[in-house]
Amino acid sequence: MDTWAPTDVPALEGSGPPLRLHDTATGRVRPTAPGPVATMYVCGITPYDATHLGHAATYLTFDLVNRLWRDLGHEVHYVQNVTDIDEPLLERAERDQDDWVVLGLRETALFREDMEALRVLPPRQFVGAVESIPEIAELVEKLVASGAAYRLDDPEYPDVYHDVEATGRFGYESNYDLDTMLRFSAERGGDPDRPGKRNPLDPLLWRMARPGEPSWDSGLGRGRPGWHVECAAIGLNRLGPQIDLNGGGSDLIFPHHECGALHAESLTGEHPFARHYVHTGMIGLDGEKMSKSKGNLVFVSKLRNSEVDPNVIRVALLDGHYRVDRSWTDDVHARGEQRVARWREAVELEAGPDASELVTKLRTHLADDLDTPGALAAVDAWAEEALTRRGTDTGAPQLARTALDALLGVRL
Ligand SMILES: Nc1ncnc2c1ncn2[C@@H]1O[C@H](COS(=O)(=O)NC(=O)[C@@H](N)CS)[C@@H](O)[C@H]1O
Ligand SMILES: [Zn+2]
Repeated sequence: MDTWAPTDVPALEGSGPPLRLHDTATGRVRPTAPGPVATMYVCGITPYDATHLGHAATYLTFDLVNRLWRDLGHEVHYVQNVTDIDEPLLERAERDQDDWVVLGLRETALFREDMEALRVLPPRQFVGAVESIPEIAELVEKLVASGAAYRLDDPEYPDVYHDVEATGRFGYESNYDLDTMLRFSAERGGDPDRPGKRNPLDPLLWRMARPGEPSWDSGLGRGRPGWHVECAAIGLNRLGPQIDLNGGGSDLIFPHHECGALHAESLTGEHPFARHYVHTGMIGLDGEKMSKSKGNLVFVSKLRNSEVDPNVIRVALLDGHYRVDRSWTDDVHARGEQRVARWREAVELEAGPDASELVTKLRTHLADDLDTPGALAAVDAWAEEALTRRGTDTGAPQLARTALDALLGVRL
């Protein structure tokens, strides 16, 4: 499916320190070390209730990674999926008497619009699960042939599962204990209690057709893919057996990215699938996690329709550190408004204090595990100085404007 429209990134002189990011698998902030082409797979939306501020915060985080790698001279091969077939989507379509395909298309179109408005750089490939079913089925057939996957001996629905023992490393990505894994598996789409599985945590690879459910023909028989294998197939087939970054919100740590790594590494024998597993904290509303089930969603499109400047949404969401669970509140929103107004005033001056120091600070803070609070404070300081003590450098306002755009995606 089509990706969204690109936005230009202005060139910025010089370059900063290597980007260091927290990696869930090792539990450490470590330097990323991509080759000339950095490879990044960030999980996309399940297209309903798009685009809420939780989605936006997560995609803005990986947009900063994209911008920083480019600032360091790398090309970025960015791939993102759309889970346009899955239980939650079918349930929502059922609830709203909607056609699940139409719902998916409508919400994906709104998501693209919101990403463009927020000036998130588009992935090179934006790939739906449905259009990928042939390649997903092919991957599952290979896993069955290798013995890593097995059919349940359930005569009615002989679904295909992946044996979590296949790589001997299951659990290295999340480092969760068994109880936590079982709880999250049950809460997030898994079926740990299904009788006949070798291990309760074995993830579903292929669900045989059920009456009333969409299904597709394949060498495995008529059915549809499991959730995790969609991302493994889409990522592997476009980015290769080892990638620089696999990203998403912290609710994807387990089972989603753990099982994705199992599928990929079972198939390729290469470990780790991703050199960095990067996860964002959850955005809440006034202290409650913002989630579809809670229905306490704030939508990017609603804010945009009430004339909120997308720069304000970006700055407000970047005010907290990406790994911290935090809330969208009226204060956070107001702070974003004030900041953008102040910064705009400063970059519109004829002259200001030298901004090369600001560029260095922005690069240094952002390279330090995306320390956006530090980065935004550095901009505040420069803007204050420009607006109070003025300055004589006539190139400074433009340099500041260019740095804000290239590194933070804020275009004033
Ligand atoms: N409240 C939230 N705060 C931050 N990120 C969130 C929040 N809710 C969802 N996300 C993130 O937004 C992305 C899309 O979420 S989603 O629409 O539920 N879709 C999925 O998780 C799957 N389609 C991934 S393959 C995921 O990375 C998820 O972790
Ligand atoms: Zn995914």
